[in-house]
Amino acid sequence: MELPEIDELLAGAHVVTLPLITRFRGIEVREAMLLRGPEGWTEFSPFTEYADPEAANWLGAAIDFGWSAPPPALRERIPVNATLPAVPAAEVDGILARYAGTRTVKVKVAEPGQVIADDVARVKATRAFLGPEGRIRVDANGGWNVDEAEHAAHALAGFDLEYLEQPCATVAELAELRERLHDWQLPIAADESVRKAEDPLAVARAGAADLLVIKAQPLGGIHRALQIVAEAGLPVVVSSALDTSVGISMGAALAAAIPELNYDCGLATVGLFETDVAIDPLVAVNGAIPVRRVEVDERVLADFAASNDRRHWWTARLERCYRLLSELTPGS
Ligand SMILES: O=C(O)CCC(=O)c1ccccc1C(=O)O
Ligand SMILES: [Mg+2]
Repeated sequence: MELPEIDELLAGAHVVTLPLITRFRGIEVREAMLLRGPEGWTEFSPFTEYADPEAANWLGAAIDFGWSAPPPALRERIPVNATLPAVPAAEVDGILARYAGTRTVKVKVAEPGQVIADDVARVKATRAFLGPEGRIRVDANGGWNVDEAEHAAHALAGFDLEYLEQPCATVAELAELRERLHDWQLPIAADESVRKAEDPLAVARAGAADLLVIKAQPLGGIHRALQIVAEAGLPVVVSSALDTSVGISMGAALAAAIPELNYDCGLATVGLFETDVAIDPLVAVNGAIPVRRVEVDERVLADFAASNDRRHWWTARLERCYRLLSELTPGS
């Protein structure tokens, strides 16, 4: 991909700080840089603690979506799951009520400072909310060792889980757990082992996962992610990185282009924002989101503009990531 000039990237850049309805992966506000390319709005929003080499992939994704045409869409709507943060069981109904019509819930588990009983209570409340027809998957973000994951799988066995997402941190641990759970028919999904790995295909090659979680921004964009999906040869779930509606429109375009999509996708996270940037946000309607680009609301850009300090920090970060990308892109 040829890179646009950096001045062109920065000319349309805005940084927003958006409040979340509840704490999610340790944060209460989400910062994002929005850019405007010839194809439309695009998003650069690596989490603030990520180092430049990792964040550079996210910039590659932003440029891919803003400056090149997406692949052909094979569908117009993407069925999605609700995403439930690691909240107390008493808060489950209130959060799930925001995702009307969604038959699948991803429950966050293994939160630092909590115990397995907290996870069981949260999953139990989710099953009660959904009824027997609903689908439940859990995401541990690599928080368990193999024994803890096996124990958790037993403790959660009565709730008919669809799969365990990144129960353990490493590919070797996932492989070991997969063997131990073999007779159970409880599939294992890899997320961090794809998006934070030096080689996103290593986990598939090792036979350590049954399916892959695929995210457009961390994997360097729609086109790169599609290649990874094709080479991995495993079923996939396209998910968000807690993006605004702009990043979600990138995820939806990726999901729309995947030949076989047999799981609900983790693209309903706009529901976790108190305010979103789009005039017409990409929230789930009847359990699905539409595949389309969004227009950004100028008033939200003004009302939720990041402080000058943060805007300068994001500009400097973009410049460093741009330099890294140029070194990797011959002839630019
Ligand atoms: O997949 C979903 O339901 C929502 C996305 C999600 O959980 C997420 C969002 C931001 C960062 C990490 C993760 C994750 O899947 O671990
Ligand atoms: Mg995950």
